[in-house]
Amino acid sequence: MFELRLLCPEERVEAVGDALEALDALSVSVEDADAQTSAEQALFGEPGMPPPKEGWQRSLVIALFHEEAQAGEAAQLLAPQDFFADCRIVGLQAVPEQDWVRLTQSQFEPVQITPAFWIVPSWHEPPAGAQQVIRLDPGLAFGTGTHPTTRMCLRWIAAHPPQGGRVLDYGCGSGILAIGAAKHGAASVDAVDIDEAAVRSTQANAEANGVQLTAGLPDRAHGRYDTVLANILATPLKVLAPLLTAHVAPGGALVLAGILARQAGELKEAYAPYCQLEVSDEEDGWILMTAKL
Ligand SMILES: C[S@@+](CC[C@H](N)C(=O)[O-])C[C@H]1O[C@@H](n2cnc3c(N)ncnc32)[C@H](O)[C@@H]1O
Repeated sequence: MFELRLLCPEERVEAVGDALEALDALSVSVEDADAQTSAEQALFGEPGMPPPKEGWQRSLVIALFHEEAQAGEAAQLLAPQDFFADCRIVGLQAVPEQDWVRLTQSQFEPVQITPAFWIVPSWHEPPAGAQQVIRLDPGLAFGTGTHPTTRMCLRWIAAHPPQGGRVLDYGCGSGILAIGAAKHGAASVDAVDIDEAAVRSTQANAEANGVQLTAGLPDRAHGRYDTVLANILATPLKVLAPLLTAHVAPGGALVLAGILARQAGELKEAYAPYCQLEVSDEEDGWILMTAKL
């Protein structure tokens, strides 16, 4: 493999990236050329949302090619283009052989929810003292336990085990909350998502964890549940207020995440006709809001 490295201003990143893909690059990635320096720029979006910009003020665009000749040709073809005006080629080099699987795996360590409750990738042994373990590998669906919103929901489940209850995980992603609820004694768990890939991922992860649940599109949710968990984002959570609260049994619990601390007021207001939401946990600027119905 060979990589072609280009330095581009933010406004050229999209055009240069499209051109590299048209020139048969196997992949194109973009990094902050000033990363790890005092000029580094933070650039991130809310989970599930696209980042607010295509690139950084000074972006390092890296294109991967099978052959050195393809990378060289791409460099020659790009250089005279108008859209390449403020860009320059900063390198063309062979990519050293790496054990990519091991490299990726090394980035995912077991995640502690409580001293007894852990999320553990399949290539790790559970830590000593782990009594409840969810085995989960990173995949396409959101929910590996590394995001604060997921961790807060799992902490809540550990502190309020849904023993013998009926649980709904609305926006299940990888199914991590549904599996966590099943492992904490729920009698039955329904997990739903608008994304079919998430539904498939939930089914596969439930099987790998030896737990029984029903996964499907949102219309699979039916009736009342003792616990309704929804880690989505503030805007859909506000729209879903009548639907989610209608699924909570009298005396049941509603647990909402995906909410930034500054959004607490608007969520309370949206849910006020149905229940009284309270902030019950906070981590890294994200909050968990819960209510008893
Ligand atoms: C932030 S992820 C949460 C995943 C997992 N429950 C967790 O806590 O890590 C949000 C999930 O909600 C799903 N989602 C977004 N809007 C939805 C909606 N209106 N109805 C159902 N699911 C939705 C997304 O497809 C995504 O899988």
